[in-house]
Amino acid sequence: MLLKPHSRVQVFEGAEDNLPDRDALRAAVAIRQLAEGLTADDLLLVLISGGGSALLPAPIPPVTLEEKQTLTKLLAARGANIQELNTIRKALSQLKGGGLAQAAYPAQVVSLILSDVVGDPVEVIASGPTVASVHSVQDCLHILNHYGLRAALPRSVKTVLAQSDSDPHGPHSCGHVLNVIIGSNALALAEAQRQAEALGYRAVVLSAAIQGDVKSVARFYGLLTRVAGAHLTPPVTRASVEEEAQLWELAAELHLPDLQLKEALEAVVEAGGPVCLLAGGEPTVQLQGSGKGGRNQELALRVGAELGQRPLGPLEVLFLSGGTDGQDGPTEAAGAWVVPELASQAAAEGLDVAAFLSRNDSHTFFRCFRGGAHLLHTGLTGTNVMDAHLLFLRPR
Ligand SMILES: Nc1ncnc2c1ncn2[C@@H]1O[C@H](COP(=O)(O)OP(=O)(O)OP(=O)(O)O)[C@@H](O)[C@H]1O
Ligand SMILES: O=C(O)[C@H](O)CO
Repeated sequence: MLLKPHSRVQVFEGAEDNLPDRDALRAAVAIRQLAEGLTADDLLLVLISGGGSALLPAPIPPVTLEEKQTLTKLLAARGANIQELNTIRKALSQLKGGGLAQAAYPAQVVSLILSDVVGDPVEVIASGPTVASVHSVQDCLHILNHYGLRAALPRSVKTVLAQSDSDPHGPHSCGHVLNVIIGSNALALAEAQRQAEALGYRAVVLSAAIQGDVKSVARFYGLLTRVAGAHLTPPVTRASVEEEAQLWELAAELHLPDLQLKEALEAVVEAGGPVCLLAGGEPTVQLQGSGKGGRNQELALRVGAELGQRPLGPLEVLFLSGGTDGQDGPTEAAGAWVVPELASQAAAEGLDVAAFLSRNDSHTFFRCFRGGAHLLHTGLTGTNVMDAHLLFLRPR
């Protein structure tokens, strides 16, 4: 960042690889001191984004940074979700779970928040530095038990957990705070919808809360394409009626609270022409192989494989999945796009889609396939509101 000489703005960098480190700790100490020095005449403006948990580590003594790092890594490696992970982080932190807001009291606090968590829960994003924690020690012990970590807890962690029941950051302490979500997956999708409409598509947002295993999510988009395609290019066959039943069943299994499936299918019928269905969120990949890839490239490749299984009728289809931060997993691409012909075209190039998928090697696949033409390269966008999934359909 370019700062003017003698600027009063101080920039701290830290938390490389999204893990709390000494640099982040130094920043957290400086932020705490700044907040503690404020008076009732001050306004503290807090800008919060995903990654904030690792950027603002202030373990409650005697817990050390290393102990917190180890516990966080262990929980993540054992499959704890972000809600569980951040419940533990909050219990062990001076600044998370409303701690920063409490330190700033009696100053007024306004938090402007970019959401990288499905459903935009302000208490979970970056572990809610300005949102009072409502979790109890029992919740923490339950999580630690569930992941088999309770027995191995360092003494310091046990001490802090034992203290925290009698000394919560307390909801009463956040009346001087305004938390506002200013960026989210739903907002990104709304803008993408406007852009698609400007390009002549009938665009409908299906959901901003896509979660679940990437295989199920890919199957969902495969079925959605067939069902929407049948509505777009009638007649609707008995097979597509069955597929529609399967689609509804799968949607129920995926628990997508905001899903607008009925509305989307009605819009497709009405449109009769080019349609763009938009959704977003964050599917999960259970890594089995040692390949190179990311959630979005894996989802696109799986959807491509689904679409190629049976002919789709007189329909042009394109599915795209991209990370809004411009980086999909540890790759330089943001995501990828596919068409139903993908598997057969890949086979002609000697590439076996199933083999790449079994190794979680989607990035290698897309780098080879058509010389990388299906990779989505946006460069880092500087923000992260999870992933966007776009399905384009057009009658031939
Ligand atoms: N080979 C792979 N194939 C598919 N997905 C992968 C692969 N390697 C890592 N991932 C996925 O990439 C993600 C890790 O990358 P990253 O560090 O960008 O994650 P993140 O911080 O959760 O993502 P984001 O910053 O986009 O929210 C995880 O979701 C992980 O499952
Ligand atoms: O920092 C965090 O806790 C995650 O990115 C979720 O917001």
